[in-house]
This record gives sequence, C-alpha cells and structure tokens, in this order.
Amino acid sequence: MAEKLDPETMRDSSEWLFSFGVIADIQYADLEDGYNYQGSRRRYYRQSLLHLTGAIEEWNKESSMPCCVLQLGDVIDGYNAQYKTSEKSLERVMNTFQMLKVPVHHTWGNHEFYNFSRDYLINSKLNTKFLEDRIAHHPETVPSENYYAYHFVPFPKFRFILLDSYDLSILGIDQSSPKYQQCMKILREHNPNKELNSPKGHIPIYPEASDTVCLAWNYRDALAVIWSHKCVVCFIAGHTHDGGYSEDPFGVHHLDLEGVIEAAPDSQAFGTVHVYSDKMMLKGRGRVPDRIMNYKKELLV
Ligand SMILES: Nc1ccn([C@@H]2O[C@H](COP(=O)(O)O)[C@@H](O)[C@H]2O)c(=O)n1
Ligand SMILES: O=P(O)(O)OC[C@H](O)CO
Repeated sequence: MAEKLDPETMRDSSEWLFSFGVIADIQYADLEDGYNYQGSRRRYYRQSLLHLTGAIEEWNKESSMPCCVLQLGDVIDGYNAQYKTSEKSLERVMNTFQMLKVPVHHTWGNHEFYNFSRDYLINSKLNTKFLEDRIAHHPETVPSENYYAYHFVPFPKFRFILLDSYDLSILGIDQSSPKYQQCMKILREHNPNKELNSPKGHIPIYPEASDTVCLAWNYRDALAVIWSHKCVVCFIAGHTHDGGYSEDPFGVHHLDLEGVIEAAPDSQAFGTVHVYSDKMMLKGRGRVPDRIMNYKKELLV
C-alpha cells in the first residue's frame, strides 16, 4: 500500500479496540552476513538481534501499548546447530525478549527444528502454551500430545489460534514413528529431488500470498477448516522472508510478514496490528508495508 497510514487518524473514523505486535524470521546467529542458497538475498545474522531490540523499544513506547507480540517462528538460524551455538543464541534472543513489557507468543518454524528436538522445545522458553486461555476445553479440540498449539483471547470477541506448522513434516518427528514414515512417503511422491535434505514449506497456507515452495504440506486441509468457519478474518505467517499478502475468495486476509533476517542494518522488519471494530490495520516498519484488512460484511454488526 503506497500511502502511509496513521493509526491516530484512523481512530476518528472507526472504533479502535486494541493492538498487537508481529515479527518473523529473526534467524539470529553470531555470524558475519551471508546469503541464501541461491546467493541472491543477503542475510544479516548478527544485525537481526539489533533489529529485534529496536522493535521491542518501539513497541514499549507506543502510545497504546500492544496487548502482546506474536513471534512468527525461526527465531535463531539453523547455522547455530552447525556451530554448536543453538542454546547460546536462543538465550541471547530470549534475554532480548525480556525487555518487552507485554507477553510474547512464540510459534515454531523450520529453524527451531534444525536446532532443537521437539522435546527440547516443549521444555524451553519457546513454549508459551502457559499463556493459553484458562477456559474449559472441548475434548475434541484438545491437541494431541506432540502438537504445539493453543488459543487465547486478548480482547473480548477476538480469539487468536497459534498453530503447529510442522504437524505434517519429517522435521521434529521421531524417525521410528509411523508418522515419520507417512511423511517420507509424501515427500517421495511429491519431491522430484533425489536428495530429500531440504524440506520446505511451513506456515503460509494460501498460494496467492506465498511462493508455493513455502506452503504448508497440508495447506488445503487448513484452508478447508478456515473456510468452513465464517468468523476467521486473518491468517498471519512468516517464513517467506519476502512477505506476501492476499485476500482469499472467502474474505480471509493472508498476511506473510517480511523476515527480519533479510532486513538491512538501515531498515527494519516488524509491525503493529491495530484492531478496529470493522478492520485490522497493519502499521509496518522498514520492509513491512502498511495494510488495511477490512472484515467481511457478515461480521460487521
Ligand atoms: N547459503 C546457505 C544458506 C543456508 N545454509 C544452511 O541451510 C540452513 C537452512 O537454509 P535456509 O535457506 O532454508 O534458511 C541454514 O540455516 C544453514 O544452516 C547454507 O549452508 N548455505
Ligand atoms: O525459513 P528459511 O530460511 O528456511 O527460508 C524460507 C524461504 O525459502 C525463504 O525464501
């Protein structure tokens, strides 16, 4: 969106309710800058922690403090596993998040699984399930033991659902399990490469908003569930680094946030989503553009 949006003026025309922060693909490592596999995109491994610090400082001083921040996955880079610095790097990032004055909800991306086992993650500070709603659960909606997901209500009538993008994947799954075999079968059937060493595709689920290589394997199932519930207004993801956006035919907004790891030192990559009675407005910083995401008509009362 070319025009810069001002949350203060937006408040005059519709009722402002609350806001929340979003940030994706920090991919911190104590390393010199590098590139993606194609050599086409620069990655700022050390700078990413400074970008996170900058984002936190801005959220902390916003006139209306965000109710929480959503960290959309890939908090440290896979290179840490190679250099045996996974725990140290995670600690640095978590110490930085300590400066944030509001709760942060962590999702898990592919780089979490390059660095840690699922068991490790469950027992780490990246497990923020303790922030879930303390409401009585319907037995049929309680996730299975190995599924990291929960939901919470930061403001009346707005429920956020944090999903486990690696439910269907060979990442983070015990190689002796039937599920691993099932996922290997899917890979063999759909991946033309002989070597199955670079599994891709996690959080985004809508093809128009993302490079197809970045989509969750079960994106069709996810869309079917979302489309069968009229109340879903927005699906927020990371992973693509380049960002993406599309409104699907059911009026659901698919927002893939630009990654911190590819934000140059003189830029930034985070945002604050201002939630109104009739829309959500993303106020982006640096690489993240502003966006207005209107609710579908049937949700307006
Ligand atoms: N030029 C590169 C880029 C990455 N790697 C390693 O692969 C991991 C995953 O790469 P993504 O592009 O999917 O982020 C990355 O963390 C590095 O370990 C590499 O060797 N050379
Ligand atoms: O999350 P990464 O670093 O594995 O990369 C995802 C996409 O390939 C970036 O374009």
